[in-house]
Amino acid sequence: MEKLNFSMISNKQSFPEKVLQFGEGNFLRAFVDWQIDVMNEAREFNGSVVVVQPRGYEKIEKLKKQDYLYTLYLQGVKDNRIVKEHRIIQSISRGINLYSEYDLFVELAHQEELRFVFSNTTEAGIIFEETDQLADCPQKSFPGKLTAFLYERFKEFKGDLHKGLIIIPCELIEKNGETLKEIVLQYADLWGLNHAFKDWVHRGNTFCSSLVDRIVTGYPYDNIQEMKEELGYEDEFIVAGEPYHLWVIEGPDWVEQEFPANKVGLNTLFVNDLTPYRTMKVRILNGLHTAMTPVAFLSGMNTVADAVNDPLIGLYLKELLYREIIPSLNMPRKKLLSFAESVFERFKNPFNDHYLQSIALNSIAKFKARNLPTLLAYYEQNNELPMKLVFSFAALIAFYKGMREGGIFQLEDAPDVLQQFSNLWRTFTSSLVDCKQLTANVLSFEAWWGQDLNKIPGFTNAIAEQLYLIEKMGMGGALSSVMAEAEIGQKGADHT
Ligand SMILES: NC(=O)c1ccc[n+]([C@@H]2O[C@H](COP(=O)([O-])OP(=O)(O)OC[C@H]3O[C@@H](n4cnc5c(N)ncnc54)[C@H](O)[C@@H]3O)[C@@H](O)[C@H]2O)c1
Ligand SMILES: O=P(O)(O)OC[C@@H](O)[C@@H](O)[C@H](O)[C@H](O)CO
Repeated sequence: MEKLNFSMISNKQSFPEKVLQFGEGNFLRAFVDWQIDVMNEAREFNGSVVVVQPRGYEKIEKLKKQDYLYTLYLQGVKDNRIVKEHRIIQSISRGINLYSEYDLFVELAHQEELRFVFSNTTEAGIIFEETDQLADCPQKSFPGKLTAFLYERFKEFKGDLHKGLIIIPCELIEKNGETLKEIVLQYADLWGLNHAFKDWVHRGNTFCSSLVDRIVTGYPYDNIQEMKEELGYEDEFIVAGEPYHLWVIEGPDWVEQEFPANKVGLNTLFVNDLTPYRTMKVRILNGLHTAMTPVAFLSGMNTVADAVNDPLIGLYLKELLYREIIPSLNMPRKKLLSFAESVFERFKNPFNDHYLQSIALNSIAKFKARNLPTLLAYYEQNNELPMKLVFSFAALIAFYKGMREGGIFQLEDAPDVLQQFSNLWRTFTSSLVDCKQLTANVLSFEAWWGQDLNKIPGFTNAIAEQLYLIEKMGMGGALSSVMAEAEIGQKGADHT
């Protein structure tokens, strides 16, 4: 079968290069480059994307072999209808290998038409690496590379404010735009760049924080044969995802005119403050993902759809969502309920093989960002612990044993996290005393949680007891028992 290439395209499009993109990953290709492709088709953006790889260069070189084209395959259920659609995305004009073609990167900084920078370098990418130097070509960190690029542009156009860029990071960290800008200015100081450059960064460039939402499952390993036959060509870069998408961009109103995604029906919102959108999405969608992962995976399930369709786990997740997560959010209830409902629909997407093990990556940091705020807010409001979330925390500790029925599995997290858990589980004997000791140790790691969680009254014992149940009865038995207790408690509460 022939590899996807430009000769196969009937509606060939070619536009000036308006975008520099840091990242060639699945998410950006299924989201930003797709949006640009849709706008280009409608002649509303008329710009193409130049991609650089934040680390390494292999993928860029491979993408070049298929003329930077790839297929986006969207599948899901929308308004009770099955949606299955695919399109060849042709918005990427080229990639630059920063290790062998740095001169092309510099040339791009000099290109008049360039207007946007987009990025997704994971939660680990927006960092200050103090060993990065201006002369490095390329610098190690993404913000270092961006600063060097901006400095080239500043010099070329002699500080012309009209040649500044609109910079929109997609990384799932709070205030991604502001943080990126701060680090750029930090590099300017480290490298002794003049005041005029910093002034140009401030006044000529616009850093917009943004929040992205689309479940992208990446290369469809499970049904690639079927897809290839349907498409009729080879494509190493097919990316699969759901039809749902939301992009909330925080910035001045005029950005919308330059990035007119709304005009072509895309769900891209331009707002003054994205905090409420972020809180809702992270606590509900990402919070449920992270909470369900250890519970469902240790029950023998592999995907998000398996988990939500399981009667017991599905009920557990609904209880967690409607009784603990939603009540702890201080936002209009109607909005929360409508988002919650859509999230459940999305999780049930029968075409989305969203693997729990991929969500499990860096679960400790994810629990802190996604679920700890719910736990603390709930406790503050009710002076009692949210027991479904407590159960998930206990399951998380059990998960870091790295074993489920059927054998051991690979844990992926920071070296320190893996080391600590390995030490803790090595001497564990399954007694309640050991469960308490292990839990107290885990809760005491302030570097993980930002505080000593043992100080929350009753928390250590509550988790230890659930962990003991999981150890004794297995995940399924422990969950049944916790759900039965909750039902009794709820009936009691309903009768009072
Ligand atoms: N897949 C989804 O459903 C989805 C949805 C929204 C947001 N995200 C976010 O996207 C990220 C994963 O992206 P993906 O799904 O495209 O995965 P991917 O593995 O295809 O791409 C990851 C990208 O990040 C870069 N990268 C990785 N570690 C880096 C580091 N330390 N510094 C700089 N760059 C680094 C890689 O070079 C690559 O470009 C996650 O942080 C996730 O939270 C994913
Ligand atoms: O991509 P991660 O590993 O940070 O998190 C896993 C999922 O929770 C996440 O990718 C969601 O699917 C996504 O945030 C939906 O927009």
